[in-house]
Amino acid sequence: MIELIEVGKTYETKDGSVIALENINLTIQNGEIFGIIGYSGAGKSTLIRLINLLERPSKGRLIVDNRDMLQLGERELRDARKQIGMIFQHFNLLWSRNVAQNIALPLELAGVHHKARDARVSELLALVGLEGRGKAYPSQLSGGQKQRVGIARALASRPKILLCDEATSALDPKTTESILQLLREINRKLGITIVIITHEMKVISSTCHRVAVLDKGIIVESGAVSEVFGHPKQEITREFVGKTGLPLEQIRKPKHVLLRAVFRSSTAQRAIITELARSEQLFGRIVQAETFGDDGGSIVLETGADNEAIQHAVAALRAKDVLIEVLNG
Ligand SMILES: Nc1ncnc2c1ncn2[C@@H]1O[C@H](COP(=O)(O)OP(=O)(O)OP(=O)(O)O)[C@@H](O)[C@H]1O
Repeated sequence: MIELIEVGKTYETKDGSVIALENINLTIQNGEIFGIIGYSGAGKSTLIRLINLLERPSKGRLIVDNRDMLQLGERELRDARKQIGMIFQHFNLLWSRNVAQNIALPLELAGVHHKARDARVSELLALVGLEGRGKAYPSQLSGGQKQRVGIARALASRPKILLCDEATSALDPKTTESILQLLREINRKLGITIVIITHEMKVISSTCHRVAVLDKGIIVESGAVSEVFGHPKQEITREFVGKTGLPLEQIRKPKHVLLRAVFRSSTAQRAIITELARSEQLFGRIVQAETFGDDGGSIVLETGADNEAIQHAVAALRAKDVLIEVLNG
């Protein structure tokens, strides 16, 4: 069970404080598919990133499976995070690795023996409907297939919770439905709790058991999907119902470049961040961080730096033997 108790998040920026979330109270039961819907800027990303502590709340408590996440030491937190997988809008795959190698990455960094790894990868390929595609590279796959690889990779360490951050927003309607169908199957077969954030009503209505409507950092309505959308109490919920099927999010954030770096120790992780910050003023926010094994892991950084600066920093890090890739741009 995931419990957020009076959780708030305020970002301090050079232009002042930004209140992203205010007094969130939310309980997500084991085994359910829970949706969080809201317009751009409502606080959806912040909320889902609080669940695996990619963001730390400014106030309140977070309890996951009876563990008070904000009280955990570093090692306990790493263990707790292994129970939480995450998938993303832009898939976050390593382009230089084939499908099987992408899926195996968390296992490899956790030190799982190659035979056990191969066996697990075969199981996962079958689970996500990609049998026989293990040797393909991400560039040879469709968007839907890339997201299937993302799902397989997120499930490699057998997490109990899967967080989906706008996981179908880059896909066409037919592919969206096939990925949602896969998520429903995974939830049914494996009993995994799934949390979906989206701005698309149809994602919620076809897939989620319960939903929370988020507006300007506040949950304005929540409950069973049929209840919330069948008898909407708030104007914003009525808007979502009225516009079923339409992409509501008109205003997107400016495009930023995403860089993914894989590291084998926390010292290497610090070196990567320091290098990015120091050498080229690339400093950006960490949009994803995963830990694998004791000390290894990967981070995805979002940066608004120009192309030349990015290429320069990437070359500098590669010279230091850091596995780093530009994910978009
Ligand atoms: N790292 C940050 N620093 C400062 N402000 C932030 C940061 N991240 C988010 N915000 C602000 O917090 C608010 C909520 O943002 P958040 O990204 O959580 O919303 P969202 O509903 O996911 O929207 P979107 O779909 O556009 O990402 C916004 O006002 C946003 O500008």
